[in-house]
Amino acid sequence: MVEGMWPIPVDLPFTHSNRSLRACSRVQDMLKELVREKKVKLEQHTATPHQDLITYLLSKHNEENERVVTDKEILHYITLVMIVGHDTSSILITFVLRLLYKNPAVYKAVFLEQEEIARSKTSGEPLTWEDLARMKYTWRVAMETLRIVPLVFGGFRLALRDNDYGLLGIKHDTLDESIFPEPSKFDPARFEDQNSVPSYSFIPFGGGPCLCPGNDFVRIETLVAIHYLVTQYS
Ligand code: HEM
Repeated sequence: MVEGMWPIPVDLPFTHSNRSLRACSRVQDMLKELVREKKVKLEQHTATPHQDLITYLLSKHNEENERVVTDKEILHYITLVMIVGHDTSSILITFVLRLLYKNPAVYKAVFLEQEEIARSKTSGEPLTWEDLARMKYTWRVAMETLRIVPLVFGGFRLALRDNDYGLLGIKHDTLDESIFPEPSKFDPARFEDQNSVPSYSFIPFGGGPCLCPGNDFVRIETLVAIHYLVTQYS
């Protein structure tokens, strides 16, 4: 399904688009059934509105007691979350590992930071929020990885007001030398001082009202994964 997101949308047999459309229709059928099951459970009061995303969206009502989010919108939203919730963080973690392998000095600094945290825990004790807050260098490594390898390399927006362009295009270049000296160098230290990066010149998670809602979750996933990978494997 994901393979067909970027090719030219021509529905011809044996093309990415064609395979993608068929896969998409199978996924939509599965999701429709899932939404139907959740609706029944909600009506029978065997589910609570906050137990999962679909049930939450189904249970949103306005003052006239009408559903706020339609079934079609729920299907689109869940499909979106399934793709952006998985492929993004798994790719980020993969590239962090690749860049650590290629930059032994950075790997050593990450290892020392994570080792210190691991030493402060008893065997099997889980990581806490405080531990994650201490992983500052590791998060800079993740940020630098997102600068070198922007995962979400574009987005589409329709201009709200009439202007010269029907489609709004805003360029932001993570390899701009005036903002990131020696841009091709992998250097997590450039994120030590957040003020050195002008606002909106590096927006891996977007910004404004459409800011990626998964960005805090990505931070947790990435830091926890890197912690266990560098402390338990060499
Ligand atoms: C490294 C990982 C990730 C990156 C770099 C990333 C980046 C982005 C970007 C750039 C946008 C568009 C923001 C905009 O339109 O201005 C976005 C939207 C979104 N992201 Fe993420 N994301 C990541 C992981 C996740 C995860 C793990 C989830 C869910 C668990 C998620 C859920 C979403 C959703 C639902 C939207 C659409 C928000 C909307 O249109 O209002 N993302 N993300």
